[in-house]
Amino acid sequence: MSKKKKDWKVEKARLLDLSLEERRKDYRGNHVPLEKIPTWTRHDKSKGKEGKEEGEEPKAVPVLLSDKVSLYKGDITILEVDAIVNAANSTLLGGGGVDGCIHKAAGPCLYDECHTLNGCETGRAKITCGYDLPAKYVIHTVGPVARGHVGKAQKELLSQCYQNSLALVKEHGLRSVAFPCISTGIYGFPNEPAAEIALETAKTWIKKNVNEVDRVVFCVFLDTDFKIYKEKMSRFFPQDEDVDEEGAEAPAEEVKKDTPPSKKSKSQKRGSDDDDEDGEEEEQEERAPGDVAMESQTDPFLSSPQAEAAVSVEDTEMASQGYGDEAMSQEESEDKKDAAEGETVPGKTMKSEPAGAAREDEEMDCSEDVAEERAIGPSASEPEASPRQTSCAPKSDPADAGRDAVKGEAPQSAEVTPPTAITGPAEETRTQGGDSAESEVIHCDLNQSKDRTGDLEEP
Ligand SMILES: NC(=O)c1ccc[n+]([C@H]2O[C@H](COP(=O)([O-])OP(=O)(O)OC[C@H]3O[C@@H](n4cnc5c(N)ncnc54)[C@H](O)[C@@H]3O)[C@@H](O)[C@H]2O)c1
Repeated sequence: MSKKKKDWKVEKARLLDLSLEERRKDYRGNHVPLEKIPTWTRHDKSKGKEGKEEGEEPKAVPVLLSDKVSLYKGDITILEVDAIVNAANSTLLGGGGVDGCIHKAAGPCLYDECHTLNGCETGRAKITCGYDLPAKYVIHTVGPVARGHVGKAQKELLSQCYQNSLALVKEHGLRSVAFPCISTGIYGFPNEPAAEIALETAKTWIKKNVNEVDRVVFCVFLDTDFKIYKEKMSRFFPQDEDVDEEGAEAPAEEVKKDTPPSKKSKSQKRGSDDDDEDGEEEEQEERAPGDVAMESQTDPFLSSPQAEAAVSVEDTEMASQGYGDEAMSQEESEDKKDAAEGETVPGKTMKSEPAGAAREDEEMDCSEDVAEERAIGPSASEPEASPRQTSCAPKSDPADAGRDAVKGEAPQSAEVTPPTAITGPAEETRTQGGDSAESEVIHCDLNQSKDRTGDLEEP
């Protein structure tokens, strides 16, 4: 007998009313609690024990910028944070890559809610419930399409993705958020400049909103990004830089953890999806507070309907060639983009379909044998390995395959292995068994992912 389709509004209200413990009973797959994701601060665990004499009052420890951020390598869909950010396309109706994984893990209610949002412009962000995800919310943002080159417009738009996503975190009183590497997949934004923009934008925002957030997690999926972020994190978030209170904006109203976001006044409710008093979904406005709109884009192509169509076509073209399920080396994707330049057929729109629907050209194998999930921190304790590691298996970038592994870096393994604590720059990393796989494939098998969401019990 087919399952009765859930009403996303009813499901959303039910979920947002649950405590964390109650939510955990609902989880379909594994999850990584935030406390298992170490901050970037190089706290030496022993110092904590030695420094405190018997009965001595714990010393006030200055809040360090590096206390507010984490680097995590693995599947964003298993992170138990208040919100994960989705690198979506302008339809918000799902697709491939991280977007496909998030929709598959969240279940069909996510698609249903997204369908009421009337899409999203590049650089903007909109928020929905997380549904079957461990994350309470999903913040959908649309990154710029770099198409092989990065101009001022693309850089500004990518920064806006992070700014507007963080603005929604603040507006909804959320305390933790995880970002994927927005635009660096099919949209072709070069990894290194994208990381610089992500880290710089987040640092600037955190310094101004130090009381508004507890943790920003940079969730990387590919070795390429892992190496880039690991190298840059200490430059942007040095372990000896206090959070400069001067720049901090007035703290938002005190928001208790694990309570549904307070109702916003009409003027405040921008870009969020809270139902208004009578439960009717309010027409979504494009702009969230602090939404820094790109007044004009230097590249007229980017703001033309052809751009969307081209991107849609590109999405489809790439997806049909399985690009979404396999990470390519930077070189390969450059070639692909160049080739696509000639092939794009403006005006042809991407077929939007429920993200839960199987697409012939795309498989998703959120199977058990995935690469280890790895929390990265200077002295990270190993996050608990959950009984069932299911996620979209990251494919190490083929370009990296021949490269020397980062010295001391735990090899990627396709076997299910407990997460490895990857130490920060100064320390060697212990390796967990398993040979580094020549390549791990990012693909999600719909059947597997159905197991993941399981049969939703009727509420
Ligand atoms: N890749 C494809 O073939 C394909 C096809 C259709 C749509 N999309 C999606 O890609 C477009 C956006 O491009 P984009 O470059 O911003 O996104 P993207 O192509 O998803 O890549 C963004 C980053 O996310 C990484 N990633 C992939 N899966 C996960 C995961 N489970 N957890 C954490 N990180 C992950 C991926 O390696 C890359 O670094 C949208 O149309 C969206 O629907 C992708």
